[in-house]
Amino acid sequence: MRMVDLIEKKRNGKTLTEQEIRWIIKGYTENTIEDYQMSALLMAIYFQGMNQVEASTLTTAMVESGDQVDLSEINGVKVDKHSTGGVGDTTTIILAPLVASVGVPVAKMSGRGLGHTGGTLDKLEAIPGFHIEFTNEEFINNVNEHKIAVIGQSGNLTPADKKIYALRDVTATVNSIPLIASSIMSKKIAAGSDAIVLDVKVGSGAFMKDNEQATELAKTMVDIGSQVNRQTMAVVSDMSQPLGRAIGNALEIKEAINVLRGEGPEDLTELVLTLGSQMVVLGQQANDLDEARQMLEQAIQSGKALDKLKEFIVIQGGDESIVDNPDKLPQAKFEIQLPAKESGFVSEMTADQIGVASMKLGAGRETKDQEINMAVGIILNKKIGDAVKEGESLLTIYSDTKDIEETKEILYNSIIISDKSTKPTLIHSIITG
Ligand SMILES: O=P(O)(O)O[C@H]1O[C@H](CO)[C@@H](O)[C@H]1O
Ligand SMILES: O=c1cc[nH]c(=O)[nH]1
Ligand SMILES: [K+]
Repeated sequence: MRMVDLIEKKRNGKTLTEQEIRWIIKGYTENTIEDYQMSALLMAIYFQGMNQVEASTLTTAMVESGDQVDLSEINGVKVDKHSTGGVGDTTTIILAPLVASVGVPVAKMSGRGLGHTGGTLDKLEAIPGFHIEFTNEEFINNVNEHKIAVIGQSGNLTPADKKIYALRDVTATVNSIPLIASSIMSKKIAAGSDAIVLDVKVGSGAFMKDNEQATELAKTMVDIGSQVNRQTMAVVSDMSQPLGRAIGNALEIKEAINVLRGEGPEDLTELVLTLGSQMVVLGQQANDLDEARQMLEQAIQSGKALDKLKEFIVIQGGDESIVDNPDKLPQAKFEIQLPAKESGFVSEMTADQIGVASMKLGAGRETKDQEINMAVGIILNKKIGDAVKEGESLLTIYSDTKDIEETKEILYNSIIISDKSTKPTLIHSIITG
């Protein structure tokens, strides 16, 4: 087989066979296929797409490129969750301890920031001492004893995805349905859970900008999961504005604590309860979604969920006293307001640009190895649908420098004020296998 022939085949819109896909993934993982040829193939896939069989085969080949975690020794239905990525997506930090607190074993593999989106692992590391590297054995023990563990893509799990993900980030090939689907699903399958809840984001802050694309992505991933006998479902949720109010690592940890105290923003709380109910039913701890939701609301009210967050932080090496004293989290030097230039209603918030603004403050990486500033970020004082008066603060910028004119400019350009507006729908659809 020759890579050049396979690139040509895909470029011309033909279907790759199982044997060809496996040969490509093996060769790229073992460095016998070079980045330049893989880049060309990724671009051909970007334009020509893949059918469902190709996408499933690609996923399986990526799973088999490395180790797989065997969670079969743990009792119960192990549940994982994954977001396709967004701005201010604090969900996992709330959801994982919440669901674990009602008895669902949560075995979760998370990622770092990609493009304009923040990364759950980066946010968790804002907690002093917190780490996400565990051996398979430690991962299994934590899920067994504490019902919760969150790990990075460490060791030899899906090495093919690790290489392809990094290459896509720098070759403008991130926004491709088969490439996103295989990337996410290969990690979920390799991490060993029985059931998978996907949060597929749609809107300006997501990789999928419209509902049709997001639904197709959701269906592709659910089909891949079903084919390998993992119970998989997807919630298509709004990312036309940042989720919740906090964007930035330590700021989002603080927001997560607030939600677990029952004092969080409405949209973030609602999304957590929607995804959480699905996880509790899949994890067979409740008979239906209503019962599951009641259990979760009760866990928040009683403080059980907050206690689980503390336990989670302790087993991952972190300082749990930040839960009762969030001021112990990294703090930015300056708080700067962004006053509205006119009165009206906030009608648009270009979420990806707000993500870029937060990255420019230092909350995200502009280059691969850049260090992140955990303290900086943005708190939204207004969201779409809110009335605003001229001079009133649209948002608060947490920065370590006062020299932020460029960031302010980006933020002003990404918030539109009109004479009327409506709140976006939070949950667009639910896709099951
Ligand atoms: O793992 P969750 O929290 O679902 O989030 C996903 O979205 C982020 C990338 O935008 C990464 O953190 C990835 O893992
Ligand atoms: O391709 C993608 C996009 C988001 N998250 C992933 O893990 N992979
Ligand atoms: K948030």
